[in-house]
Amino acid sequence: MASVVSIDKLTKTYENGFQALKGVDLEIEEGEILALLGPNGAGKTTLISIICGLVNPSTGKVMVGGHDVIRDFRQTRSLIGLVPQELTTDMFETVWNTVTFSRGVYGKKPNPALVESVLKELSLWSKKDNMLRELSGGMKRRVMIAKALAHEPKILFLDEPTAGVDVNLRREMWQVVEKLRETGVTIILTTHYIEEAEEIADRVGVINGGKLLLIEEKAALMKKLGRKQLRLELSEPLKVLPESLGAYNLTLSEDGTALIHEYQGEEGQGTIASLLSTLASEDIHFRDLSTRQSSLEDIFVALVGEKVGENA
Ligand SMILES: Nc1ncnc2c1ncn2[C@@H]1O[C@H](COP(=O)(O)OP(=O)(O)OP(=O)(O)O)[C@@H](O)[C@H]1O
Repeated sequence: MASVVSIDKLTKTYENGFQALKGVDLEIEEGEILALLGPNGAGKTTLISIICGLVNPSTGKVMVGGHDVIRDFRQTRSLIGLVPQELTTDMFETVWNTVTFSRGVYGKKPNPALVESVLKELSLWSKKDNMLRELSGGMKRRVMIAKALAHEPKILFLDEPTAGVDVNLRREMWQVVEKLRETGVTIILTTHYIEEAEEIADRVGVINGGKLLLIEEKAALMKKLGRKQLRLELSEPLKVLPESLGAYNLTLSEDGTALIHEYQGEEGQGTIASLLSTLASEDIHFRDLSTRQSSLEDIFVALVGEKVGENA
């Protein structure tokens, strides 16, 4: 698939000497949903701001739709829609005007039919004559998306689209993003919420300390780094792990009532069959068994060495 955004050896050192990006290479593919995951201060907003032409890079190159973001700022900016973290818009303006004016900012001719279709797409049509301050939080967020879509961008950046919103609204936003993807827009979102990346992204990039630690198809990432765990609840507690089980990657729970076997991806299947037959021959019986697969959250914690989430 073709790249719509191409980032080469990008660094950013702010005026106070702080290096927020330390050499980022990234290709963003047309039509994908890419989630950039990282703790506070990782450099996500800096990266987005450079792509959008709002912050100058220190070194490196960023191309959007084949154009350089500095030299061809107007062209690249018109290809991009940005939904910032903060709701930055006039609360006394109507929904209709907010979206219509935004189109004008990009020098695009008025197109009421397009504004109508964007508002309908985002379920805002019935609110078109309301002032923004009269809308619920979820509707205001949707207006920010409509505003960013008014000039028909090919790439949409959503910076923390669901920060601080409740679970229902978060799900609603995910549906909005899914619908937008169907229209062919490439979507890049930054998030603290692993669940969000897990739910809607095609690829996940993990940023920490100004570096892109990895970028991978979500499914491949889960397969590659995901660990599985098999837990056997024993009928009779064991005092120690029998030597005959030494070949398996096993731990005995503290109270001796459960055996826990950890394995990576799909590698464990043969091992499990052999483990179960060894247990039977050792006369060790179990009354229950459960398996657990590590989530993106576990993978992230292992990579970044810290937890992100609601309090991040
Ligand atoms: N204008 C600036 N001058 C100096 N340092 C800055 C400036 N803007 C950001 N930084 C620093 O750069 C680092 C990266 O910030 P950035 O906003 O890109 O992170 P982020 O990953 O988006 O974090 P968050 O999730 O909190 O929004 C932070 O340590 C921040 O304090």
